[in-house]
Amino acid sequence: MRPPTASPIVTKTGESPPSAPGAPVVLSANSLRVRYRNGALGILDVSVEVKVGQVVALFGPNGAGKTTTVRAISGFLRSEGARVIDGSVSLMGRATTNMEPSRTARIGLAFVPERKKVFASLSVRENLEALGQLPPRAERAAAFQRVYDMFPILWERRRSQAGRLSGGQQQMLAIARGLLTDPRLLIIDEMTLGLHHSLHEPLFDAVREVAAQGTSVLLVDESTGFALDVADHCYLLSAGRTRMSGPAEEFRGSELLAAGYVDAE
Ligand SMILES: Nc1ncnc2c1ncn2[C@@H]1O[C@H](COP(=O)(O)OP(=O)(O)OP(=O)(O)O)[C@@H](O)[C@H]1O
Repeated sequence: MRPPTASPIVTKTGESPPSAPGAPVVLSANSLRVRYRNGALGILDVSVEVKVGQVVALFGPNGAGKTTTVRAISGFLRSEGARVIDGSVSLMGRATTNMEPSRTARIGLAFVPERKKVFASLSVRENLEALGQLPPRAERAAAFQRVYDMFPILWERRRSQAGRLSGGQQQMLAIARGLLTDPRLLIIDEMTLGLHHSLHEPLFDAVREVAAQGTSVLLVDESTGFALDVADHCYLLSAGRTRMSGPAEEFRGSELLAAGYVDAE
């Protein structure tokens, strides 16, 4: 494997991703209602759509249902003993409601969870190799090269234990793991939570690059300033429902966002 290059990486199609309005839909989640094992409703009515090449941001106060929504979409609700009890999810036009994560992964979804992002005792390289669905052997070297090109620090630290990386580097590693499978949709929950402010911009830059290469991104992040800069489209959740959705420009002056997501039911 050669060290990272500065050369631009080719998109999946070899062309720029189509602009969003008429672009094909990658994810469609409609009127989702989720119940946890203890009977609590995690979300009551949430709809989210992501098109090819888009970065979509989900905002909302604590407990609004952002994590529940992305778990419902990715299939990781099951590990929390929860299920979608109403509404539907489709990925790349295929019905995936309550589908297990290994199957949503095969359809082209990669999920970077809020917690437990990396194996702390394994090296950076081993973390990448420990992926359940590594690309076929013939494509593996190119896939590793692609993520090392995006995050050169991971190449430099490829023999370091992941647990010894900084929080920002661990987040990069988690994103790199997601990207190894060349997904159609990358979902990142709380990308910058707990990270020093100086790390926010490089991570958002990486998101922008991921989308430019043709992988759509659905992002949950409290760093609304950067998220609005990078996102094409946004959703604001409140008390388990979609309160507002629209292009990022419409959110910039939003009183609801500015008011710190007040739950004004
Ligand atoms: N494992 C669980 N069991 C039961 N209820 C849960 C569970 N996880 C979340 N909930 C409930 O689901 C609702 C939505 O929580 P969720 O974590 O999705 O919100 P969030 O917007 O991601 O908030 P935060 O930013 O605090 O993570 C809350 O009422 C929460 O108490």
